[in-house]
Formats: sequence, C-alpha cells, structure tokens
Amino acid sequence: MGPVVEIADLERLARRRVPKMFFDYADSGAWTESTYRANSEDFGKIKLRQRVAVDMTNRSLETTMIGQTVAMPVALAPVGLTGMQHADGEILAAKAAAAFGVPFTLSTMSICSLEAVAEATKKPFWFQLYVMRDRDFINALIDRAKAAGCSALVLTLDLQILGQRHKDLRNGLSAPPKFTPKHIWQMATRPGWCLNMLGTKNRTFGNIVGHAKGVGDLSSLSAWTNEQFDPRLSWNDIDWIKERWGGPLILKGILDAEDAKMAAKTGADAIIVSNHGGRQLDGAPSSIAALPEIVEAVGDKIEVHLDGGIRSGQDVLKALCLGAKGTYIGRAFIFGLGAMGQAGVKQALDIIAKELDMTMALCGERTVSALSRDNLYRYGQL
Ligand SMILES: Cc1cc2nc3c(=O)[nH]c(=O)nc-3n(C[C@H](O)[C@H](O)[C@H](O)COP(=O)(O)O)c2cc1C
Ligand SMILES: O=C(O)C(=O)c1ccccc1
Repeated sequence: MGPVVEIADLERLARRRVPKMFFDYADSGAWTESTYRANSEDFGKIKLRQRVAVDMTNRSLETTMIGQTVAMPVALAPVGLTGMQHADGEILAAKAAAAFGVPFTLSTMSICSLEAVAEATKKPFWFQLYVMRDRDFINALIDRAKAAGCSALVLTLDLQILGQRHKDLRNGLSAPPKFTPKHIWQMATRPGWCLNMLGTKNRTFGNIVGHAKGVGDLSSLSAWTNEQFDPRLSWNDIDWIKERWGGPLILKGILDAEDAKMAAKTGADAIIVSNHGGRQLDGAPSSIAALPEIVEAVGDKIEVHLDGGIRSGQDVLKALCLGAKGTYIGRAFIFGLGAMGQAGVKQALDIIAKELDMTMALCGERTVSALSRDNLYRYGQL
C-alpha cells in the first residue's frame, strides 16, 4: 500500500489492524445504514465556487468554538470504546488533539477514565455525558469532569435507547471482548492489536466500572445500555445538569429546527447538529442537509456546530459555508487511531487541515470567518 494521503487510506489500514468486531462497531450505522451513507454522500453533492486572482498569502484556519481558541474548527467527537481501536486510545487521541490545538471530547462510554486522560495529558478536554437512570451516579460523573479540569460538557440527547446496528448483533459485540471461538479468531488474526492491548490495563469502561451496576458482565451492549440509560430524559433535565456543571454546555444530537429552538431556550452555549453518525434513527436526513434550516431558526441565538460524514477538509468547509461555527470528526480520527495510534490521529488532523486550507485558498478566502454561502455554487442547494 502506498503513502497515506487521504482519510480513506487510514480506513483501509485500520480495517487490517483492528479485530473485525471493533472495526465494524466503528464502521456501522443503524439498520439499512441509509443515513450513515447520506451523511457523507450529501457533502459530495454540494459544489464550490472557484475564484481566481485573489491574494492567497497569510491564510489562517484559527478561530473559536464556544469562545475557546482552536487551531481549526474541527474537534474530535466523543466515541465510545475508542480504547478498543487501539490500547489507551482515548489518551492517544487526546494527546494528538492537544498537540494540534483542537478539542478532544471524551465519551462517557470511554475505555480510559476521565482521571486517566487528565493525568496523562495534563491538558483540558471536553467531556460528553450520557444521562443514566441513576442520578447520583450522573451527579458524581459531572463532579468528576469538573475535578478533571474539563473545559466543556457535551450533553448527548439522541441516545435514550441504542439504535440497532446489524453488524454489532452479528458480531456479538461486547466490551471487554468475549472469548468465543469466533472472537478469539478475530483477535488472533490481528496480532499487533493483541500485543498492544496486553500492554495496558485500560480494557473496560473506565468511567463507569465499579459505579454503574453490571458493567463487568455485558451480555450485549444494547441490553446493558437500555437498562442503564434514562428513557425519561426531557428538556426539563437540562436545568439541573447545567446548574450542577456550571461551565460551558453543548447540546448534541439536534436534527430538527423545533428542537433547535428548544435547545436555544435552555441557555446552552452551542448545539451540535448530528444524527449520531447515522447510528440512531436510520432514515433521518444527513446532518449537512438538516443544517441550513437549523441555522435559519437559531443561528442568531446559539452557536451551531455539526458532525456526521466529515471525511475531508472540503466537507468541513462546506459545513462552515452553510453556517456551522465548528465541526467534529468521529470515524475520520478513529480510523487514524486504529491504523497507527497517536500518529494516525495526527495524520487525520493534518490531512483535514491541509484540505481545508487549500480549498479555502482556491475558493478565494483567507480566513474561516470569511466563509459563507457565497462560496458555494448556487448557494449549496443539494
Ligand atoms: C464508534 C462510535 C461510537 C460513538 N460513541 C458516541 C458516544 O459515546 N457518545 C456520543 O455522544 N456520540 C458517540 N458517537 C457519535 C459521534 O460523536 C459523532 O456524532 C459521529 O461519529 C459523527 O459522524 P462521523 O463518524 O461520520 O464523523 C459515536 C460514533 C461512533 C462512530
Ligand atoms: O455506539 C454508540 O454510538 C454509542 O454512543 C454508545 C452508547 C452506549 C454504549 C456504547 C456506545
């Protein structure tokens, strides 16, 4: 295989290095995966307006997300089980993000704990919260995020029940891994991953082990999730979470203009337009298709961010042109991590930054804040 020049190269390498059950877990969407596919396909339908003879010197990708300076408007999205793609995956991804100057978001369902990531990186990161039925546990988790120095709380609203992903059911996915002959085979054919994993103690859910009951004994991820996660979560809960946390708050998983208006009323600092990477409601529109009407509804009241389907810097630029102030990548960095650990996450960020910078230049712009619908051919109508 030749040099790594685009995110698809990292994906191919990750597929060869990560046991099938964990690679498939990342590379899956709910049911028919139509929304998962639409997320990236819809970016491809948007055309750019080429401009020429514009001074290209002194370009910069630096901007802010929720008032925090970022080297480019691309954060790492929260991804559960990141530490199963590569040993100590959350720590490595957090280090790569900190070195690059973009936010890393640690999932509630991470393998490395809040405390382990804080200790290893000594840099602030963002924490993503899932609301579970056990409110004492959630309060304790919020307090732990504060103690770990997290600089934003990302509250995910689109997963009260876990969407059904066929690949996970067929693979009998669980973390820690099960040891049926099939699972042993999948791991034995990935010796690099196995050796690497034997070198760490971080092999189960670091934030919740010993706290939330039953976590050592996962019959299936979905059964466990549906038992623990709170199906009663409502807009009324944002208040107590916001108050307990007391810092910058981002609401994740908004895909509808009416929900965006509700979110803006909570006084949160930002929303993330997201369909959970196509992993929850199959048949929902792509995030990029949903973005314009949400920006139209609340763009002057709350910062609007977007994730879902971003595989290049061009995708980032299109989201910015349609009104997003920031974006997040999930699989794009996960493939880098699975392929080659921290260096792979760095490569993913380098690739996206280069693509964003070159695209911006060829569109005749020098700063991300200058980007608008005017940079899109026919204003980006799909
Ligand atoms: C393997 C995987 C695990 C995820 N786990 C979480 C999670 O724990 N919490 C969360 O809020 N979102 C989670 N997400 C959703 C991501 O934060 C993000 O919305 C999505 O990955 C964006 O799409 P992309 O992967 O196409 O960039 C997960 C996504 C993937 C692919
Ligand atoms: O897989 C996911 O998308 C996710 O967010 C999750 C939810 C519960 C347990 C593990 C991962």
